[in-house]
Amino acid sequence: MSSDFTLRDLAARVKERAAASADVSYTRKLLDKGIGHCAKKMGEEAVETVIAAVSESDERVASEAADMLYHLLVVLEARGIPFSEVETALARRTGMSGLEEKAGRVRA
Ligand SMILES: N=c1c2ncn([C@@H]3O[C@H](COP(=O)(O)OP(=O)(O)OP(=O)(O)O)[C@@H](O)[C@H]3O)c2ncn1[C@@H]1O[C@H](COP(=O)(O)O)[C@@H](O)[C@H]1O
Repeated sequence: MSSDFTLRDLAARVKERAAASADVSYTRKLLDKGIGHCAKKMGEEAVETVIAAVSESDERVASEAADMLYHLLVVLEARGIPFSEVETALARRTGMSGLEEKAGRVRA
């Protein structure tokens, strides 16, 4: 089964819910705890995705990946980084192999 719902839609939803009250929004609740907490939650979801990838069902991998992407978008929101910046970074890399992109990387 596929869906028309995109990551860009979810990023917009996260931004919208950041303006809600923490009583009704998990997103706002996370943001109120600060970037450290949001980043930690993202890390936990990343680890859960890794564990699912090596030892669990396809459905579990997809579900954990969805959690991880949501928490990544919350981290971007906490940092005030628009999702369009991530899209721009990805777009810049299309048409170039991952090896070329890696070779051209400048460390901050
Ligand atoms: N996509 C998600 C999404 N994915 C995962 N999660 C939540 O992320 C949490 C991660 O799982 P955990 O087991 O770590 O949860 P937990 O132990 O309850 O979390 P903590 O109490 O430790 O924070 C769960 O509570 C999930 O419900 C999400 N919460 C929200 N969204 C999206 O964000 C939108 C806005 O949500 P609200 O801000 O709550 O309105 C929703 O409509 C969804 O589209």
